[in-house]
Amino acid sequence: MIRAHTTPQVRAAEADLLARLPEGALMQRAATGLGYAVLDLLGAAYGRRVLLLVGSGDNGGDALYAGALLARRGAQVEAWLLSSSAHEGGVAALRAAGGRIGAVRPAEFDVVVDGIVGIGGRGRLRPGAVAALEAVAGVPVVAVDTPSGVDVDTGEVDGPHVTADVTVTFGTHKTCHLVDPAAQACGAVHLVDIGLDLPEAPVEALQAADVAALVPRPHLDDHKYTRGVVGVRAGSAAYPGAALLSVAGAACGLAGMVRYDGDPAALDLVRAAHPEVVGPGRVQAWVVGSGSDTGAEDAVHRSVADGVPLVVDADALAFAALARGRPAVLTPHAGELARMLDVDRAEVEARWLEHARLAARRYDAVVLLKGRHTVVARPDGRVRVTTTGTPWLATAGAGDVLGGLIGSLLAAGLDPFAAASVGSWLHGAAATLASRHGPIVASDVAAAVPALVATLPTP
Ligand SMILES: NC(=O)C1=CN([C@@H]2O[C@H](COP(=O)(O)OP(=O)(O)OC[C@H]3O[C@@H](n4cnc5c(N)ncnc54)[C@H](OP(=O)(O)O)[C@@H]3O)[C@@H](O)[C@H]2O)[C@@H](O)CC1
Ligand SMILES: [K+]
Repeated sequence: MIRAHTTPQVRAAEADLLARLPEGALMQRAATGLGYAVLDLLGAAYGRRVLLLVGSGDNGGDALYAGALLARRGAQVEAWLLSSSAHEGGVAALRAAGGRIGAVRPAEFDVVVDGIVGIGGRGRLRPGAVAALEAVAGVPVVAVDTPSGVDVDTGEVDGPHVTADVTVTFGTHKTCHLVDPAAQACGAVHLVDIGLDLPEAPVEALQAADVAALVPRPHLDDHKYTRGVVGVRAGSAAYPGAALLSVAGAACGLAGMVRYDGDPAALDLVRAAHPEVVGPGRVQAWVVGSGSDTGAEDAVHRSVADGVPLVVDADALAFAALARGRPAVLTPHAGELARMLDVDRAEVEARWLEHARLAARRYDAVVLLKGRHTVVARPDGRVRVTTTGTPWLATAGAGDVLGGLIGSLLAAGLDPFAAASVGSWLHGAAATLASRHGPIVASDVAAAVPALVATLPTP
């Protein structure tokens, strides 16, 4: 599991550890990890030219000590101090190692180390920092802890910021490493363990081993009913494809049986494509909404009346309030969530985390806000971010497959938060598997899920 802690949590853990360690030891751990990460990127130190952008705080201190490490290995290191003060010990260490402070000709560097601000940054970057970033545009950047200029604890971006190739962070991930748009500015994130003892994290990202432990697997004595039956109420005469793709997601084999109880106009098509799908009857979870046209309200009503968990998608989201307080997963994209909250789409896209949490609280249900890094929020504010996927997944019908897949996980007994986060992880990873860097369509994603599940480590 990748865990992202808040700045106050990191500060508290840091204070705890600082009290037990000799002075400067923590920063040395951080700077050593940073120095080696820069070395990795450069391939070698000797003769390489490194520019440190240094702010007034400990983030700049990390950059200076890492610069000293690189200078001792033969790199030409220069520090550009952006504030009237800089970490004194770091400045002395860089000087002692042969690094230079001052007069900088930015175009000549192999790498820039962004030590402008880390978790102590507040508000927009100052003009001096912005000018420095403009001067080094085009040079690869390693960000220290966080890309300067992004909001560490929300993942929001308001104004100029560093766009890093690599971000080296310390002790734990922060929200900005997972949540867009800030996550897009991080590049590859490298975590250096500095020994912090941290509490439960409010934001996390499942990894393959976590999904392997959560994904439902049949027991020796299971039969199709004990593995769970998922029902699909999606598609219509106008949108039969939505029925097919929702059923394709539900029929990836993670539940024991799939029932189709949507518009009869789509039934023949569903049966022809998925002969294993049966008609209406008892289910352990419903998938409602995609392409159901004018039947969406009735479908949500009937599904809620059944008392089983449900996925509410697409057209049915207009009636999501009917599912309030139920074990439900609502699966809007940014435009749909904007309508659910009566705000502009741009506001949702600027503040993903805030809006996913707000909707989860307001609708008292798990909300899965679809995006490059999908955000899954519980009413109590806990969040999982999906980091699997490929840009090729932006294709029609992919959301229908996701809804069906999550429904099958609900039917198999996962709680809504687990079903949504595991379903979203599988959906993204299956897309990557199917795509192999090339184009895919939604049905390819569903078709890749069984092979993907087979590759998961056995818990
Ligand atoms: N926590 C840990 O476990 C460990 C933490 N470590 C490291 O410490 C870092 C945190 O250091 P920190 O607390 O000194 O704050 P930091 O981010 O350097 O910046 C603060 C200063 O920047 C300024 N400033 C503020 N906003 C600004 C803006 N928008 N634009 C421009 N300038 C701005 C402001 O100074 P001012 O100019 O106002 O005097 C403020 O005082 C952390 O990210 C990690 O790298 C590791 O070494 C070891 C383990
Ligand atoms: K930084």
